[in-house]
Amino acid sequence: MGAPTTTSETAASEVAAYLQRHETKGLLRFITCGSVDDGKSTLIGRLLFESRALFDDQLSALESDSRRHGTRNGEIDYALLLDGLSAEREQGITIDVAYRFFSTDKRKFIVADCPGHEQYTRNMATGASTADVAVVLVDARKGLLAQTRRHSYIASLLGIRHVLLAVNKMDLVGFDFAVFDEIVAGYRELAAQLGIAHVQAVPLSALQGDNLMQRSANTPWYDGPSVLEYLENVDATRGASGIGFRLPVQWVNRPDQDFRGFAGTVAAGSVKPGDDIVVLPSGRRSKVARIVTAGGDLDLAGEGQAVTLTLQDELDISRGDVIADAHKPPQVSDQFAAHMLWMGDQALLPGRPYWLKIGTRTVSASVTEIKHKIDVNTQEPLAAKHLELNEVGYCNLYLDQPVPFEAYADSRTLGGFILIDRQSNATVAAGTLEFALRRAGNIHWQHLDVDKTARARIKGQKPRVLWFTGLSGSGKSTIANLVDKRLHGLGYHTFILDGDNVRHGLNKDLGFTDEDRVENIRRVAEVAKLMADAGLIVLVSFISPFRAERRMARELFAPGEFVEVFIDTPLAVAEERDVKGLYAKARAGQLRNFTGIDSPYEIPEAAELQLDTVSDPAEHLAQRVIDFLLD
Ligand SMILES: Nc1ncnc2c1ncn2[C@@H]1O[C@H](COP(=O)(O)OS(=O)(=O)O)[C@@H](OP(=O)(O)O)[C@H]1O
Ligand SMILES: Nc1ncnc2c1ncn2[C@@H]1O[C@H](COP(=O)(O)OP(=O)(O)O)[C@@H](O)[C@H]1O
Repeated sequence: MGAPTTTSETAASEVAAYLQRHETKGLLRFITCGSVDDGKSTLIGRLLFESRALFDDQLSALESDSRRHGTRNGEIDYALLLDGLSAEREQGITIDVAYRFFSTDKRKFIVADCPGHEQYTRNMATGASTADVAVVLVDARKGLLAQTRRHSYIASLLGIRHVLLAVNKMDLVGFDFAVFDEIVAGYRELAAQLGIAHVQAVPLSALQGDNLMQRSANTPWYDGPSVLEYLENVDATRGASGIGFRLPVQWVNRPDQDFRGFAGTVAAGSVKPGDDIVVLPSGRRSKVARIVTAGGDLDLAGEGQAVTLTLQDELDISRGDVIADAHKPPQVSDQFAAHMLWMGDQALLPGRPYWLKIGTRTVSASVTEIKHKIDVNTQEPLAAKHLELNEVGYCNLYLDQPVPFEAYADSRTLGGFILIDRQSNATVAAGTLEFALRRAGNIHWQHLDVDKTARARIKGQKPRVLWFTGLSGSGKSTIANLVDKRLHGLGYHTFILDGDNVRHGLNKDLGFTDEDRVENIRRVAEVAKLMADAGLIVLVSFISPFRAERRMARELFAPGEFVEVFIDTPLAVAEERDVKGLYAKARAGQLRNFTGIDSPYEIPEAAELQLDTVSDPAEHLAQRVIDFLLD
């Protein structure tokens, strides 16, 4: 175990053999779930310590830390190894995923230490997404807790099929078999519900070391492996998933005219020179010419290997494409049912576009429907209009272009995705694709002979969307009306979509929650698009308070077609005007979610026009819009 003893009497060949073993020995990634109180940090600290993975300087730091902070009378406190940051220590919780490395003669290990605090489900998901085994810690005195269910659920959601149930603190229950047995029976029931196929339960005292490295004499009734034996021997290989060869292209390697290689890591199956392949989503076919690696060409490459393929034909392939077995290709779709764990500080709002990253591909995506959210403590489905931080939802997703994919159960690489906020670039969700929605393939674009250009030409104008945004009472309707009247007078074909009016008909089912506003704007943007397709100049006058939806609206149109007009009126001025008496009501608490009072307005950052209604009269501002349009 640990580093080889490189003393002079160690034969050189033994060292070579050791290094060889070390090079080729397998890697197991696991996560630990449970709280600091359950003894999680002690367990990992001790595993690391006893496998001699610690460097000397870490050790001496540990000893002095133990004297300062330790809770164990100057003895080494293993928990301090993991609760690395002092801020975390002060809170008494571990707040981030800490990755640790250690090795024994048999295996190398990467352990993701996942915090047990209620709020940090997202950290656990981060660790779980790459792990093969979850070590779930339970305090023998407390038994299974809500967090045990939650952690196990998230582990199963992210594809972990092997659980080591560590029933810790057995010393505090007198190594009583009955206590252990009851906890294990309860857990097996839970595991069956969650579809966790393999559970090994170990009666443990992480603190005293019982059944940690070796089996303990204190549990004569237990004949299973110690924690370390289990970790060293568990076969957590996923086995062939049955899907064919898949290579998500990471980059195209084209050093000169003669060489064109497609580099990536084999996500599933294996490949040989001469194999028939198909490139998706384009559907173009060829055969593998060579499998190139830094160490020379290969005759065969399998899952997990990083390679560069060259093909027999010149195909146009770019990053994000998937090269696949032509006889067993993946499905391609743009609509999915998916589970998502929400990690954003702002709630998930259906209809809002996010970036979706799957494999090596990034596309725009939105949630069309949250079917339900799932209580992570009980796995019960609950009705939901949005998802908050740490909530799990089952959703329908719509992508702006079709992507090749696999069900997550078959491939973590081609079935797992993350969502990224388009403003902040923060990762806001981790998700698993379940299946493609059939309707995607059944709806086709109807070709229209008379197109937008033809319709606009006959009207003698260019279609435009003038998008007026601003607070209630800022002056959107007043200015839009003036612009409309003048354009009409000049013979242009126009139409006004006004929030107050559209909300009486098409959108009468919507209120003023964030999610209803997102849907409100999505629908009106689609209507504006139809009107622009009809060749009209459309004036849209909605508060449209969120940048993300204004951007979504903009992206529906050709460059230059969408003109954002920010009616810039300070809240105090709009409130002073209070044309409809709504501000007074909102201030009196009779109207909830009122923009500017208890619902946000996100000021445009790059509007084509910014109109200051304090310094300029409405007529003047309307003329500026006309001048911009007719310029
Ligand atoms: N809670 C709350 N917040 C904001 N506005 C409210 C609210 N309740 C009713 N109203 C009236 O609805 C009009 C705004 O509707 P919009 O469709 O433009 O709003 S949004 O774009 O979906 O935010 C808005 O019209 P304008 O004053 O013309 O902007 C209000 O008259
Ligand atoms: N410069 C200005 N531009 C637009 N409206 C103004 C201006 N100055 C005062 N107002 C008044 O402010 C009010 C704006 O109301 P409205 O146009 O209904 O706003 P919104 O449609 O944004 O809710 C009107 O009563 C209008 O006469």
